[in-house]
Amino acid sequence: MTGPTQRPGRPVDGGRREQRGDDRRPDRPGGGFRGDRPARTGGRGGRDDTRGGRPGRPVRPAVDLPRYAAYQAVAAVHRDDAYANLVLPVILREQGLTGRDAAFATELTYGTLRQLGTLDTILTAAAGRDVERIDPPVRDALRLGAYQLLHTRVPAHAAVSSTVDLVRTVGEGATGFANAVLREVAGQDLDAWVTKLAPSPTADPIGHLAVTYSHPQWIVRAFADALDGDLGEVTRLLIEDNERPPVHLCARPGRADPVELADEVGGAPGAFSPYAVYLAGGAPGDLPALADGRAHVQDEGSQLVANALAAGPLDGPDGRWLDLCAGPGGKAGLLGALAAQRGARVTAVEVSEHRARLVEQATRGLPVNVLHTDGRTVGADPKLPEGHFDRVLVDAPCTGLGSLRRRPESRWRRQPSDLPPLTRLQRELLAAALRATRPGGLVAYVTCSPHTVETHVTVTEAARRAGVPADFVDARTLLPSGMPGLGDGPTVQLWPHRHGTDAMFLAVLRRN
Ligand SMILES: C[S@@+](CC[C@H](N)C(=O)[O-])C[C@H]1O[C@@H](n2cnc3c(N)ncnc32)[C@H](O)[C@@H]1O
Repeated sequence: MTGPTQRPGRPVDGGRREQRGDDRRPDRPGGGFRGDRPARTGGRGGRDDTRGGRPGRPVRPAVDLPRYAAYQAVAAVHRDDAYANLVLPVILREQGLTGRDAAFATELTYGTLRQLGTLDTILTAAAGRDVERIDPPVRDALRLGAYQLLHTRVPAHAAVSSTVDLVRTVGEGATGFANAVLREVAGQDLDAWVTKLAPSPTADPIGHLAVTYSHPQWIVRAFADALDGDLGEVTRLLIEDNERPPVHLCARPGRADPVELADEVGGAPGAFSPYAVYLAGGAPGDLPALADGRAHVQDEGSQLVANALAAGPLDGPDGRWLDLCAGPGGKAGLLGALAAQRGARVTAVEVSEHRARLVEQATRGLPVNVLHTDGRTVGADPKLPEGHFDRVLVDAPCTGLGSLRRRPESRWRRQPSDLPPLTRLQRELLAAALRATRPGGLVAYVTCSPHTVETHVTVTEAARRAGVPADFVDARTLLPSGMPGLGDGPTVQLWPHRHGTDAMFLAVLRRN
């Protein structure tokens, strides 16, 4: 294939911007833009970014601010291993972007990061060289440009010219190349590109889904494994992963009524969790219910698995609850509210100091003691005696493959090599949880991943090796009756495409 360096073509803006010869690099993105701000332009249409220069004077290249903010965020993710959900709000604030401009920057950032695999496949074909061989700033600008061309209603000429403006700012001397690559990308729509570049669905179904729905192959394979090879379901899941996730609130039991809270925030009561409220659109912002501790933001699936632990029938005492992996405190918040209603007390363990502090904030006013320690010290730490607790939650650290909707970059950052150390830790934490539980008490093992190595394999292995006798409780009986798609038990796997929740896994064990 001929690359655009050999075949530059006519720039879509007639070369006007090419002739300015005013390449300028701003401060490194993420290091702020103070003192060297790009000319302020907003909006997403094809407006003339060069206006503002007086007739007869050299025209200063302008960078469209929402697109530049998205570029900064995407570049920080790739260059600094930043998290988009943390870095983008800082950039938006720094650039003073609000309202539609902030929404556009967010859509570009999250969309580009989610679609990265497919965009890179297309850019490789359009550039005639592997994207890995393109200068990183230019590569990220091209990804943003290709996303606009293939996934948004931004007119092609505006997507191309604004990206060329961006490249002029971030990647000296590459404007002709960028222009030619994007013209090539714009020559076909997304479906045509995917039809051309994805492997055949019959010869290589996993490779086909990976390119079509922008996921790494090993993750598609893991999903197929967990869904018994049903590729129709896998497809629905991959599509969900590429959508903007809904925001759910948890109306804390005893503090808020979900129907009243739904009215208050203009949302709707959840379909499954008795505490869930679906927020209509956007971010929760500064809702009074969050500020005064009546509710917290929490995926409905997380509410269901925490509630399942509290719902399990128990003979004997029921006042000592343990959350062995508590940070940042979502499930501890719900368990604490339930414990308050039932005269119980929660010990919340978290190994990271920062996250232990977040648990303290999340559970203020609730009967929760936060312990900053390693959950595996059960039996060695006098505050974590063996055979002491009635209900124990292990919400284990995991790959997070069940919440890819929420962390757009994580599917590309996670590697299969993450699994062995994580599963070892999961087994050790679950074994510690079993030791911490009194005979007759309950343990809920939870992951936000459907990967069978982190779910079934971990539970079976930990139960076998712990040396603590325990039996499975059918977790389906601890979820709302009539909830569809829960499988054959005794464990439960929730799914975004079936339940609208994150893909939470739940196993419940009773210690003998
Ligand atoms: C999946 S998150 C828990 C989420 C939390 N339950 C919630 O609902 O907000 C796992 C947590 O376990 C913590 N962790 C990791 N290793 C640990 C250990 N050995 N002991 C205790 N906590 C640990 C991590 O720092 C992380 O905060």
